[in-house]
Amino acid sequence: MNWDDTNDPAASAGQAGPAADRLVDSVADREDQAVEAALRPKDLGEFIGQEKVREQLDLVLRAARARGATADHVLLSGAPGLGKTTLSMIIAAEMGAPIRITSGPAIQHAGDLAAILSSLQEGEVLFLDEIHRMSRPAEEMLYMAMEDFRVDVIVGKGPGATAIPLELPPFTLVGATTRAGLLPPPLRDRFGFTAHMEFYGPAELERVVHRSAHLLDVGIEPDGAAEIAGRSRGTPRIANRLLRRVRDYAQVKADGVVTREIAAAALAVYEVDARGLDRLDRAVLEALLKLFGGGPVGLSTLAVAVGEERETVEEVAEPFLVREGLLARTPRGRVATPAAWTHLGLTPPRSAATGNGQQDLFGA
Ligand SMILES: Nc1ncnc2c1ncn2[C@@H]1O[C@H](COP(=O)(O)OP(=O)(O)OP(=O)(O)O)[C@@H](O)[C@H]1O
Repeated sequence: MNWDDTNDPAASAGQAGPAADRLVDSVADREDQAVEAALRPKDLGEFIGQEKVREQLDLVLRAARARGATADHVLLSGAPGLGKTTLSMIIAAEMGAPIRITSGPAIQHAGDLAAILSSLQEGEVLFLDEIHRMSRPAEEMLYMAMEDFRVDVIVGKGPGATAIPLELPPFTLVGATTRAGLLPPPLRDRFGFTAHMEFYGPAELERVVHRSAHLLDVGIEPDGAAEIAGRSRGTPRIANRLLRRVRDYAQVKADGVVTREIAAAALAVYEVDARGLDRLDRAVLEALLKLFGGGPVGLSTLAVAVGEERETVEEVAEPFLVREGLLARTPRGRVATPAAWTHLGLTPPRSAATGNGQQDLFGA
């Protein structure tokens, strides 16, 4: 494998900002990067969940191998931490090919891309993370490279500029994006196979936790794995990160074995609750419920109430709360759902069940 260090996708994935230090952030931090290599499944058989994607990809790769051809270009879309990088490495391993890893933000000039493409070996897998963040000129160069395995390198400027055609060896592009909708159709259409990665269910995450515990040599009971899985927000990266914190706690406070009680106590220390909400998520919900009776309330007001920036509430806390069905964004403002009241152990005021834009949510 060849990591283009300056092009480290995780490093460019937005580590700064309010989400950076959250235990439940789905973007990789430095510690994740250091340990993830050891935890990555190495082949499709080891890759947990995503049954449809695995079945389809297996067919694509087997067929290419049988033809002795390079595999079709693959587009993987889905939230951070669901296994896109892992799958790209599996694709390379299954094809017996080397892999080069880079990311869209690192390719700002067409020349950057030309340099990478022209140094690929035949059959090599090029993993392009955050492909939707590539510059337009590089993107246009990629169209031709994907379709004809050829690029035109422009030499000189202005009227004297000439295009020198450069033949490329056949390669497989694996593009990854968290925002498939942002890809221009001509780029999307050039992928032979597109897979959408879903969030993982609790049983799959339990398997991820068991597998990682085994690799990290951590003793774990089935209930302990279930407890961690339930708090992992559908994301293997978060499951692995929570497991590491629970392991620390089990070593310091107990005999090192992860039971349900140990997992729950450890994650209480880190303020990750039974449903995977952390301090920020709960602060937003609590303000919505306790200060504004469940809403509707405007985003700016809610942000002031929790002492955070608007963007932090909107981009960091809300997506998971909405996904969990705890909060709804309505034209009149943010509204708590009945599940939010239940989750925080609060009783909705009578008016919440009947008025102020919450009628639909309470079935009134
Ligand atoms: N299906 C899976 N089975 C087991 N472990 C998994 C699976 N998917 C992901 N993981 C684990 O989760 C971690 C994160 O996965 P990966 O880096 O592939 O995610 P990603 O989608 O590429 O994230 P990003 O978008 O931030 O690059 C890896 O260490 C890997 O061990």
